[in-house]
Amino acid sequence: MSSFEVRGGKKLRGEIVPQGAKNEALQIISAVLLTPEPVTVSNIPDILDVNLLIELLMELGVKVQRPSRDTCIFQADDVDVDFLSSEDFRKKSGRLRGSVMIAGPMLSRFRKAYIPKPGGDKIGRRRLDTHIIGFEKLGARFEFDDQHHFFQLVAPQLTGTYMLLDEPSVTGTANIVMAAVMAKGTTTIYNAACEPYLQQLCKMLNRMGAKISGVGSNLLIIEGVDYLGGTEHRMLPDMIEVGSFIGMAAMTQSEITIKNAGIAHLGMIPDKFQQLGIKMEFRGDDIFIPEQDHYEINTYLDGGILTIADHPWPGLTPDLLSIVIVVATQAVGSVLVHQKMFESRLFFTDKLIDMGAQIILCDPHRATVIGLGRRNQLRGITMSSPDIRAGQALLIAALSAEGKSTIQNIEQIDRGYQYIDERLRQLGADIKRV
Ligand SMILES: CC(=O)N[C@H]1[C@@H](OP(=O)(O)OP(=O)(O)OC[C@H]2O[C@@H](n3ccc(=O)[nH]c3=O)[C@H](O)[C@@H]2O)O[C@H](CO)[C@@H](O)[C@@H]1O
Ligand SMILES: C=C(OP(=O)(O)O)C(=O)O
Repeated sequence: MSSFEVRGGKKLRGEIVPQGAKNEALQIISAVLLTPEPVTVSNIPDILDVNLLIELLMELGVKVQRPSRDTCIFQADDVDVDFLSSEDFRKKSGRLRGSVMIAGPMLSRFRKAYIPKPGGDKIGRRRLDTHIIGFEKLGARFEFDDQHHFFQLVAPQLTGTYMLLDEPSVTGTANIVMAAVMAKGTTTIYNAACEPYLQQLCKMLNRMGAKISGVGSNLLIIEGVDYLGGTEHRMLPDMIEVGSFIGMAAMTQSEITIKNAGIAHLGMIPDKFQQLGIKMEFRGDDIFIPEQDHYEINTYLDGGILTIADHPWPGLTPDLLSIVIVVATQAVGSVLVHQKMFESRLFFTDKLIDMGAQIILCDPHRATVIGLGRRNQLRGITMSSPDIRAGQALLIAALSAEGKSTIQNIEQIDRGYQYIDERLRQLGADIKRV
């Protein structure tokens, strides 16, 4: 297993371009299964999770050409449906969360699907009920194999219906939308997730011939069509990377420009970092973060301590709360971070405490950070990355800390951040992959 060795405390400087969005890529690449025609996808991030999904599709018989590093032309005109029930599929798809979204398109086009227990971050219970119940409402039958831990689904016919989702699950909504686009009749999904990546998926499906309205809202209406054709699609910049880089600039007291940040699609991400006291300027589609000696956390209007919490879109994504915590350790002021969605995502704060941060982990969902500014500079230590976002948060902590840090288990970081060591070195960071 590889590690990063970081000598922290150096100011960074320059421009950085965010990669294409990981979580959008997982939806979009699954959707290519919906048509036998070519689909060209660009701005694909070169990261473990996405590469694994592409490999899975290839093993399913999808032809993949790669005219350039970040562009693929997919053609699913000869899909080997039997591969879905193989041990190989079970093992590989168990390595990433995104593989779960193969099920919707497979049900739609081939009337059967298998969902092995998906991989992804071990950050608490991650149920699939929303997906399965949605498929069931469309007419699929499912069996759960308790021994091998997978769902087997068959749907001789899919028929549109009304459904009110139990929760606005992101991958669940994507899966149900992909199953419904070629169902007979109209499907109405209320309490649908509506984050930008899902909007991107719906827009792409509409370009392929689907009839989805309500895109961007939590009420999607899908009129089933008989056939979807090929299209071209470009992924948005990764909003989690953009948020991570804003935090990194402030933590390391650096002047950084985030190029082509896709500001229109960031929702309240910039506001939340501004609430932590981080200054930024929007220059066209770039975000300029000036060098700041210190930043001070806002209070509420009545002077009360700020809370930053996750919420389904247009609320703040839970994937940025680890970064918020680490950035707050070097701020002046206090903040309560409330991670409502996942119950095991805050335990990495132990490592920040070892580095010298003032954090009280109130319970598995809430942490209070007491920022004493630079009076409380973090110290480098050896640590292991527990999940993708905590991994990036620890990397940012290491870049700002005094002395040497070693971050182990960096496969977790590589799952989601493309060539991160190389890109940080270009900004002047002292980081080595060992
Ligand atoms: C591959 C991918 O795209 N992964 C993202 C996707 O995962 P994923 O689609 O798996 O996450 P879901 O949207 O299904 O839900 C995440 C968790 O939050 C809980 N939940 C959800 C909605 C809600 O209103 N209340 C609630 O408690 C769910 O029970 C679940 O435990 O969305 C998550 C939530 O934005 C992100 O963290 C993941 O990075
Ligand atoms: C939790 C995440 O990923 P996954 O859903 O793939 O585990 C994430 O991207 O922060």
